[in-house]
Amino acid sequence: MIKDKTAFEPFSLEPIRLLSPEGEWIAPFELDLDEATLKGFYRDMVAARMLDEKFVILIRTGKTSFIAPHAGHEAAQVGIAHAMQRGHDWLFPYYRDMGLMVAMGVPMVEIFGQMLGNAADPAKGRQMPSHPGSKKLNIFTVCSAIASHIPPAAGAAISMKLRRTNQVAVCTFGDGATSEGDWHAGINFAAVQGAPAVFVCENNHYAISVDYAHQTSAHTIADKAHAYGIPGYRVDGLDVLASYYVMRHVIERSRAGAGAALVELEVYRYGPHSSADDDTRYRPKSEVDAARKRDPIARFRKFLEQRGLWDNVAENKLRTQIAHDLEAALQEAEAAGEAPAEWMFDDVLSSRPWHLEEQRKLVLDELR
Ligand SMILES: Cc1ncc(C[n+]2csc(CCOP(=O)(O)OP(=O)(O)O)c2C)c(N)n1
Ligand SMILES: [Mg+2]
Repeated sequence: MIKDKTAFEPFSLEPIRLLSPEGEWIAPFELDLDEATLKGFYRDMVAARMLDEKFVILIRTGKTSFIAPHAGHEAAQVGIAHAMQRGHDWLFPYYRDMGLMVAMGVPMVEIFGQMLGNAADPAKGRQMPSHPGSKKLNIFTVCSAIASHIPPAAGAAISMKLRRTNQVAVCTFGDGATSEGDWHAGINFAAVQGAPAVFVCENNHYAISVDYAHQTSAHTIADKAHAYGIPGYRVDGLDVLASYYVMRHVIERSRAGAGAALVELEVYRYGPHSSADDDTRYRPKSEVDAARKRDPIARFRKFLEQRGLWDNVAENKLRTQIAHDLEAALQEAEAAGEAPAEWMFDDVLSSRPWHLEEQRKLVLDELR
């Protein structure tokens, strides 16, 4: 039976799930994705995981100064990216979205350049590591201040509506962000204006050391959508196909003029909040171990294997290729060298005023 995939009901009691924990397709409709697309999802998830592991090496060897581990969020992030018209729609991400950057198609050299803050960094070394963006791909640069990117995402979506660009603004954030004033103001405004904005919570149940129950009494994040008169969808974010299909439905619904929506993707973060955090202080190791048993990559691999699309040979080949590509990209980024000091005077004002021009000359003389 083929059922209309756009029939996802908001505010479901249980999270929307299309793959069982054993990787079986349990949706009430037929899959309409070809083999290459499914394998592409898997490749992006594995690449995201291996990138996360590489970042740990970067921080331990002193090559970068800040990481925000994303392992455990891969299915959600890959689902989000593939549901977008990448390069046409706009993405307003947050700092835990490096897997999302991979799936959006940000080149690995740029990702490493951003982590090193050197001459390979499209942001010219001015951003904090793990705060990516891409002008080419319509990815807004990350801002550390939690939820401060929600109002700009709402504003961009309103502009898209007024200018009839047929674009959608997709904005991601964590569960903690939903307790911020900016979050409410931004979502309310986008909802009132009927703007094509899709707000996506990667709910890992922690805001650093503060667990879910200590930062909101809402039963689910999706429930918060009631307050703004928009639909809220609660999804198993460890299921890449549920993440993808719900995001696709919600994005296309917004593109068609139905206004804003809120999606909650339930995930788990395996690592500490960041390289500046010791998570053993606030959660038991047994909880992390239990979450790892529900791993989103292992689950999707089971699905592919059941369909005869994957085996150990393919797995080894993929991992060898990604490891090679990551190392090559890191070396290329490192070879770019330090960001030239005079870059700090670029891009600030449309033409450089005399006093900045003087300071720039002083810097260049000093470094000569
Ligand atoms: C306005 C503001 N308050 C506090 C912080 C410090 N801070 C950084 S990350 C974070 C937790 C955010 O948690 P959540 O939104 O759930 O995202 P997660 O890190 O879990 O993915 C906090 C409180 C900040 N960056 N900005
Ligand atoms: Mg969180």
